[in-house]
Amino acid sequence: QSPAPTAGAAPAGQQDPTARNPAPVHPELKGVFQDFGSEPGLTALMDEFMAVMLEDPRMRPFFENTDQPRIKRQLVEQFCAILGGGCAYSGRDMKSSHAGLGIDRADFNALVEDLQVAMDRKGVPFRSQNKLLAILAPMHREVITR
Ligand code: HEM
Repeated sequence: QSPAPTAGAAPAGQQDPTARNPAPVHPELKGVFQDFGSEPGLTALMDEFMAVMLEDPRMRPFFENTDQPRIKRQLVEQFCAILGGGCAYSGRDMKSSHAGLGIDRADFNALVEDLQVAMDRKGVPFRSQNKLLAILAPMHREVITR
């Protein structure tokens, strides 16, 4: 018998109690962080994602002259936080970090395609891919500027 959950807290067993800065996880996301292979899986996924983008002529111009290791670290942290892995995102907000980049809808869609390729290659289950994409989709409002 489990104790009554505190308002806003995640039900018992939903996240790793040893995780840093544990935050409540939406029930919809149960198991999704694990499906990504937790933090090591996210780190490997971002290596793959960046490699796919650098081979994609639509994305390469955006990323070739950036600090790729730093962006990958920020993405691991952000996705870990989004997926309830207990990380705290320490990077800049989406509006200011993308403000000067001149991103349009086609650019946004191309990045999502490359992320899907990377997730497929890493064997992330389709339903978990879609849970992440559903959270990222509304961010187009902050990222697209033209
Ligand atoms: C939901 C969609 C997106 C998410 C969640 C996302 C997330 C991030 C994060 C966390 C960072 C690091 C922020 C920081 O500097 O602290 C970043 C940087 C960056 N993003 Fe995105 N991004 C998205 C879409 C895009 C798109 C569509 C493009 C281009 C087509 C893009 C290009 C870049 C570039 C070039 C940087 C590095 C900027 C710099 O070095 O100053 N992002 N993004």
